[in-house]
Amino acid sequence: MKNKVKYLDPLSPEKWPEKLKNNKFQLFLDYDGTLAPFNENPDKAYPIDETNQVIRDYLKTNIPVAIVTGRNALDIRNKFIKPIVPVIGLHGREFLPAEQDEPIKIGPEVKTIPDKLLKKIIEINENYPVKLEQKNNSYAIHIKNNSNLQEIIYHTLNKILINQNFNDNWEFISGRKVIELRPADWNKGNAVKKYRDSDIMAIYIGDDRTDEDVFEILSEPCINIYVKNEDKKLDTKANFYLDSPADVINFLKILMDTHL
Ligand SMILES: O=P(O)(O)OC[C@H]1O[C@H](O[C@H]2O[C@H](CO)[C@@H](O)[C@H](O)[C@H]2O)[C@H](O)[C@@H](O)[C@@H]1O
Repeated sequence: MKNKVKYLDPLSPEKWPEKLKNNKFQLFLDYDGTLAPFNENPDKAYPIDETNQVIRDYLKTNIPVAIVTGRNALDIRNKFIKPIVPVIGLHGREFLPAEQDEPIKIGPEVKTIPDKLLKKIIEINENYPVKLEQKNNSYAIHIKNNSNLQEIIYHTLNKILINQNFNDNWEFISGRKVIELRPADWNKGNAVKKYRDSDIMAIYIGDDRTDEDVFEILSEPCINIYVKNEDKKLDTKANFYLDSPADVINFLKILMDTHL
C-alpha cells in the first residue's frame, strides 16, 4: 500500500501531531534541497538567509542538532556563517564537531575506485553534458534536468559495477539531478543510527533518495519529514512533508519556540 504522507503546515503548530508538541527531540537536517535551495552550480547552493540565524539560535538551546549530508563536512561549514552545529559528512564517513576545525574520519579507509569504473566516469564526463564533482574517494555526476540521460548513465555504470563484482565495495545512487558513487554500506541511515540518542525523539528532515535510507530505518519515537521541492508524486517513506527550504526554516523556528 502506498504510504500516506501528510503536509505539516509549518505555521499552524496547533495542527501538528501530538508527539511533535510534547516530546524532547533531536534534530537531523539534510543540506541540499532542505536547508539550501537547489542551484545549478553546487558551489553556489547556499542556505537561505534566515537559516544562519535559526541554526545559531538552536546552538543556544540544549536541543541537539546535526546536519547530515552527502557533501564534505567542511564544504557545508563553509557555506554558513560560523558557528554552526555538528556536521555528519560524506553519508557518515566523517564527523565535524561544532568546536573542531578538522573532520574526524569514521570507519575503515575507503578503497581506491576500480580503474574500469573510474575510466567510464571520466569518459562520461568528457562526452555528455554533465558536471563531475570529486568528493574525497568518490564522485557525484551532476546532470541538469534530463531524466533520460540520467537513467542511461545510471544503467551504464551500474552494469559495469555488477558485471565486474565491484558491488561488494561500491554502489551508485541516482538522486535529484545527480548520480553518486559511494562506498557500499555508507548511508545516512547507518549514520543517523550511530549519532541518535535513543532516549529522545528523532526528527529527520530531507528531500532525496539518500534521505530515504533514514526514513526506512528510523525507529520510534521519530518524525520523518520529506521536503517536496519540485517532486509531484510525493514518492517517499516519510510520514510528513514540507514544501521547500523556506517551509523548513519556518517549521524549525516555530518548533524551537514551542519547546523553549
Ligand atoms: O545530502 P545532501 O546535503 O542533500 O547532498 C546531496 C548532494 O547535493 C549536491 O548536489 C545537489 O545539489 C546541487 C546544489 O543545489 C545541485 O546542483 C545538484 O544538481 C544536486 O544533485 C552536492 O553537490 C552533492 O555532492 C551531494 O551529494
